[in-house]
Amino acid sequence: MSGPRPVVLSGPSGAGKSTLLKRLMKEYEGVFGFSVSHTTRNPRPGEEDGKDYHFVTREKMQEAIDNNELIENAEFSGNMYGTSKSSIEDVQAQNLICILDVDIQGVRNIKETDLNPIYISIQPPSMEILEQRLRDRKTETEESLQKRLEAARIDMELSKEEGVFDLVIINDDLDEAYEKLKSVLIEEIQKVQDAKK
Ligand SMILES: Nc1nc2c(ncn2[C@@H]2O[C@H](COP(=O)(O)OP(=O)(O)O)[C@@H](O)[C@H]2O)c(=O)[nH]1
Ligand SMILES: Nc1ncnc2c1ncn2[C@@H]1O[C@H](COP(=O)(O)OP(=O)(O)O)[C@@H](O)[C@H]1O
Repeated sequence: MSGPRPVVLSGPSGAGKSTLLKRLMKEYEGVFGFSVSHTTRNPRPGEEDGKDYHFVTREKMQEAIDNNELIENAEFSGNMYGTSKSSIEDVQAQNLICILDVDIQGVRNIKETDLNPIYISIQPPSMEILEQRLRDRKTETEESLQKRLEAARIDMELSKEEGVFDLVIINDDLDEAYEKLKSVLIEEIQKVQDAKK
């Protein structure tokens, strides 16, 4: 089926991916659909099973991997994450732009598939600001915060590599970052909106 091109958002934990994509999905209701990943991490307050993630045990995750249900999976900060084929198909069946939020390993693995998404990296202005935002978010223990910062250093290095991303957005001022994100997606957005007419 040739629907709209999916969009992969990647970048360090705390860079602002969820904030930006939630804003996008709110402004363009009925245009985007989120690919709900599987994860073994615990839900945060306010997160809903089946909406933010499918929260599963390691056993369940391994079962999904063994049954070939995932297009990619990775270990991040001590937890497993993965994208199921059905999470993407559910969105594409509705002719929506499928948004995936995956780490840099996910980006590499998705490049080996035939998904053909637009790859966008969201980056923080600096490590210091990233750390401050993660602390202010109050979702992490000191241990998981340190693991995320270590992963962020690696992500920031790898994302500089030529040709990995179609666009790198530095999320300094939120409104500016959001406008940049919108402008790169506006063609696909318009296609979906036209198809609805
Ligand atoms: N490879 C891969 N990474 C994922 C997937 N879902 C989420 N992630 C990444 O896992 C990392 C941690 O996500 P999360 O625990 O929600 O923390 P947060 O990014 O700090 O909000 C982020 O870099 C996500 O982009 C997935 O299905 N596959
Ligand atoms: N441009 C920005 N300026 C200040 N704070 C921001 C900005 N973008 C995001 N934040 C805040 O930083 C934290 C991390 O953002 P979040 O969207 O959860 O990141 P990610 O999904 O990439 O882990 C959140 O508390 C969010 O409100």
